Amino acid sequence: MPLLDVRELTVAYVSDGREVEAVRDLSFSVEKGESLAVVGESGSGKTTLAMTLMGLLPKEARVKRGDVVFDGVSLLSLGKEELRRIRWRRMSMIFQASQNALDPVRKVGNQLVELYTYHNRGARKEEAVNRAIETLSTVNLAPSVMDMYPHELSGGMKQRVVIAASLLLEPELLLADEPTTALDVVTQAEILLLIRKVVKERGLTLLFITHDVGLVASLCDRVMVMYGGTDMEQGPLREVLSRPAHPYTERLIKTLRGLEEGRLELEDVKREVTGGCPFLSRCPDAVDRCYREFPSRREKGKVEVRCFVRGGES
Ligand SMILES: Nc1ncnc2c1ncn2[C@@H]1O[C@H](COP(=O)(O)OP(=O)(O)OP(=O)(O)O)[C@@H](O)[C@H]1O
Repeated sequence: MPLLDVRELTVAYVSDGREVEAVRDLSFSVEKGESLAVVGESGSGKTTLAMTLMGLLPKEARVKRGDVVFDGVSLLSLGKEELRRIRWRRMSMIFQASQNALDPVRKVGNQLVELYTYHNRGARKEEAVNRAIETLSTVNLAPSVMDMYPHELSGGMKQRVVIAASLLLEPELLLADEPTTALDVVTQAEILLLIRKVVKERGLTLLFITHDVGLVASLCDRVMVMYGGTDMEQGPLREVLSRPAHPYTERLIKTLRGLEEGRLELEDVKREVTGGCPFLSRCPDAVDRCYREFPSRREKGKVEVRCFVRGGES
């Protein structure tokens, strides 16, 4: 049984009376101990997915269809209190430190101690302090950081504190949503190494969300490429990187190589579209069927791809 199983998930936002499906018919699963990269450009629904998994969707969002099953339990059927027992304790999230993940007016130590005691009712303060210091040392931070305010820390140190917070309650599943985006290249590499180390040492299951497929090559076993809120392609990371099946994945990888060689992204195919495949307006390979139908998932070797043309169905 997979540790996390997302089935045909559709999540919509309602704003100004209009409904936008940010996640659409999304299905994937993650086995215990596996690392999955979720890759997609801005607006592809990555953060909406993470917030759905954590039960932290804003009130204008609604799960329309599907299910999220964690260790055999449907998270969408749980009440607030039951969810609280899973969130942070069994499944936690590394936010971007730059996005107010830390309270600027409270010392790091107080924030970690409060997180620990909130989830371990009845725990003594001494136990919480010891656990916080121990977790800081896992992310290579000295005990003195307990007495510091977030503004006294560098960007990389702040991100380490955020990682420590996510590890504090010893979860099994770690979600990381663009954890290195606001950092310089050197610090970014340090944080990735740190995440790799803790995941390996603790045997954690990882879901690493990023817009940068190049970032995850050495970190993840599998990849899911998202576009328009849905899973366009998923499979073993090496396989997908070396032989992308979906035209969108192909473009993502070309862009990556292009950027490395100092070239710009390929021109978009401009096309007016109302239904069919989410990638239609940008797809160089589209055929008639792509205008009419939402592509179902097809197996192609070890990879699953949503494409009539590349999935061998057109
Ligand atoms: N609170 C909201 N209200 C209305 N629409 C929203 C809201 N949050 C996100 N959306 C819309 O949902 C879609 C997916 O957004 P989401 O933030 O999940 O994508 P993302 O891949 O994480 O992008 P980014 O990397 O830019 O954060 C976008 O079209 C976005 O405009």
